[in-house]
Amino acid sequence: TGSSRPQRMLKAVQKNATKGDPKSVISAIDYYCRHKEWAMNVGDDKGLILDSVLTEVNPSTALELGTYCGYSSVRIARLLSPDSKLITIEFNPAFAAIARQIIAYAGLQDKVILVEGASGDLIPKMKERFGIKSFDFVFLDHWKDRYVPDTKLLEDCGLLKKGTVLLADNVICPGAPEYLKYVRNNPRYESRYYPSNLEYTKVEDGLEKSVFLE
Ligand SMILES: O=C(NCc1cccc(CNc2ccc3[nH]ncc3c2)c1)c1cc(-c2ccc(F)cc2)cc(O)c1O
Ligand SMILES: [Mg+2]
Repeated sequence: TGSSRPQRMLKAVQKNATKGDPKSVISAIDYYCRHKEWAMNVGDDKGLILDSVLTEVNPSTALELGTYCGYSSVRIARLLSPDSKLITIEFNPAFAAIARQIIAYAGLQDKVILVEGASGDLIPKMKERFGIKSFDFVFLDHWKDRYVPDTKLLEDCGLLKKGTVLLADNVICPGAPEYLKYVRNNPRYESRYYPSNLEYTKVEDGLEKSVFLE
């Protein structure tokens, strides 16, 4: 049978990017997805917002829900200080297999811990498995109907601390209306919407940044 979209994305990285150069991996994926074949990476436009929030937070421990092919893992990990870590959770084994290779091609495998499984199962195990006390930064980019239950789970597991920043992709397209209601009407969060567009298109989308206050 033929190749998959993630496999073709990996080939484009191996062909057009320089090994060990995260910037060239990001550019190769953006070029491929803009000119050859769309894919659900956070992309270059929303990626600039992700970069600026990350630079502001400078997290020691970051969590990503929804690795896909590792594009945002590379964007996040390239900006982490030495000794800082990104834990990224991916449910789909085929996506995880490609993501590992793209993260390794960028030379960032020592900063990224990719865990296969469902967020709902893995979040309660974060403390015991990875010695995480709390996260400084969380990027939500997995199934949109999991944003609210997983945010509540992070709260209940004591994995959020005063100042933890949650950044959620796709709050307009495909949309996460319950999540917006949850964080915007909640005294424990200070939320702000960053307008942008759906990756590689002119369709409106954006990121919601929510700071945990308690
Ligand atoms: O739906 C989206 N992404 C999530 C997603 C989607 C599929 C599979 C997975 C499997 N990975 C997975 C699942 C559950 C999980 N639990 N814990 C980890 C974990 C990991 C994840 C998405 C869609 C569009 C989009 C599509 C079409 C369109 F027209 C406009 C926009 C744009 C995006 O930027 C998107 O992010
Ligand atoms: Mg997304």
